[in-house]
Formats: sequence, structure tokens, C-alpha cells
Amino acid sequence: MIEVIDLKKSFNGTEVLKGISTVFEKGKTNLIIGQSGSGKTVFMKCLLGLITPSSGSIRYEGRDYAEFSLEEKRDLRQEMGMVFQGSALFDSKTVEGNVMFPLEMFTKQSQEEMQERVDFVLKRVNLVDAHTKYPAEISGGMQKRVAIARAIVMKPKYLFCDEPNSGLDPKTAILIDNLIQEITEEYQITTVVNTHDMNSVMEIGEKIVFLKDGLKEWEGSSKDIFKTDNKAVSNFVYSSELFKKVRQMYLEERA
Ligand SMILES: Nc1ncnc2c1ncn2[C@@H]1O[C@H](COP(=O)(O)OP(=O)(O)OP(=O)(O)O)[C@@H](O)[C@H]1O
Repeated sequence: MIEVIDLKKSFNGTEVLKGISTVFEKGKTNLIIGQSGSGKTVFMKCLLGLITPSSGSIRYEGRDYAEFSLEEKRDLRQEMGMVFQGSALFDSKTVEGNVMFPLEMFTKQSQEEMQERVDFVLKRVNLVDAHTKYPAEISGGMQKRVAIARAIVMKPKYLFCDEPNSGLDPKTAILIDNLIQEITEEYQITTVVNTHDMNSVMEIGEKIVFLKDGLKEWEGSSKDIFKTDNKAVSNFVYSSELFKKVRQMYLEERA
């Protein structure tokens, strides 16, 4: 679980995060949405410990990050998996080499143990025949699966995904979303996803935090988002005619 309390961040006197408080529970897929420039990336980088907040606190399993020793910060970093926008795989390494990389870097496991773990996670993301292929030889959806396998190979407590669907067709995007949600639940990970994808909001939004101008404007689940009368969130989510119609049908069905 991650608790965020009155988080603020300024750059050169400009406040970008203006006091955000929220809770991300384990076993849940938590989404951060909001317009470009609303502070999503800065917020996620604070959660990852890559940016130091100006004030406020972030608690991991109840413990304030500011109180962690350097060693504890390093340990925490190893409990965090990350799926980057565009997958960020090493082109010169095979699928297997990419997934094994964190184990080689951060553990003292034997080759056999590492191989067993790599085989397990690749199977878990439904990639069984791609071990020796290079990223350029597989599809974007498969690359995403490799990125997810690499993110979970160290058995993380926390999983952060930055725009995991960017560049994918809608059907593949839904498969990737569902995979992230399944893994989150199965391994009881606290997952935070930064997304622009409204399909993701509807499909896997167990908890959605909507940021606007550096503030939490709204939070709730994908079900709540159908019913909300918050103008900012409905203007953002229902900016397309299709989603307006979906929402209308949902509300009519329940009238
Ligand atoms: N290192 C930095 N120095 C100064 N300003 C920054 C820095 N990083 C981000 N900002 C500013 O913080 C604001 C929020 O940026 P952020 O990247 O978090 O937005 P975002 O919601 O992730 O946008 P997008 O959806 O386009 O990725 C922007 O005005 C940005 O210019």
C-alpha cells in the first residue's frame, strides 16, 4: 500500500503538485489520469523516489520514505517494477536477456535459478516461444509483455506503468491492460498506471485519481465515473461522442 499525504512539488518557484493526498491499495490497479501538464509524470516520479517532493509525505506499507535509510531506499527501489512508455527494452539483448537483466544486476542467484524465474515469468505473460528473439523481431504487444515480465521478475511489491498502451491497437491494448490487472491481483502488487487511454479507465479502473493543475480534482472507480457530476472529470473522460453515448446508455439502463 502507498499513502500519499499533502504532496507538493515546485520547480524554480512554480508549484506543479499542489497538495495531493490519496491511497493506493495493494492488489488493485490504480490509474492516474489527467490532461497533459496536469502533473501525472512528476507525481509518478515522486512515487518512484526519482523526484524529491518539496513537502508532504509518501508512505510505503505505513513507513514514511523520508525516514528510510539509504540502504532501505535501495531495497525499496528493488521492490519496484516499472513498465516504461514504449517498453524500453535493450535492443542488443534477447527477450530472455532483457528479462534476466534485473536478476543479474541485483541478485546473486545462480544461472539455473535465474533461468527458472525467467522461464516462469515469460510463461506468465504468455510468451513461450520468444526467448531467443530480439526486440526488433517481435510485435509491439509482445514487447510490452516482455517489459511486464521484466518488471515482475524481481517479485515487486509495487508496479508502475507509464502509458502501457501507447502505440498498441485497441485489442492488444485491452489484453495488456487485463494482464496488468491479473498480475496485480494474483501477486497482490500495488500497481499505479499513468494513462491517457479511456478504454483502460473503463476496463481496469479499480481506483482512478484524476489530476487537474497539480491537484487531485476527483477520485473513484470506473463505475463511479459514469455517475459523477464533477464537470472537469466528465469533460475529460467524455470528450468523445462514443464515450458520451456509452455513459448515456449506462445511466439510462440504471434509471
Ligand atoms: N524537471 C522539471 N523542471 C521544471 N518543470 C517541470 C519539470 N518536470 C515537469 N515540469 C513541469 O511540470 C508540469 C507537469 O508536468 P508532467 O510531465 O508531470 O505532466 P503530465 O501530466 O505527465 O503531462 P503528459 O500527459 O503530457 O505527460 C509541466 O508544466 C511541466 O513543464
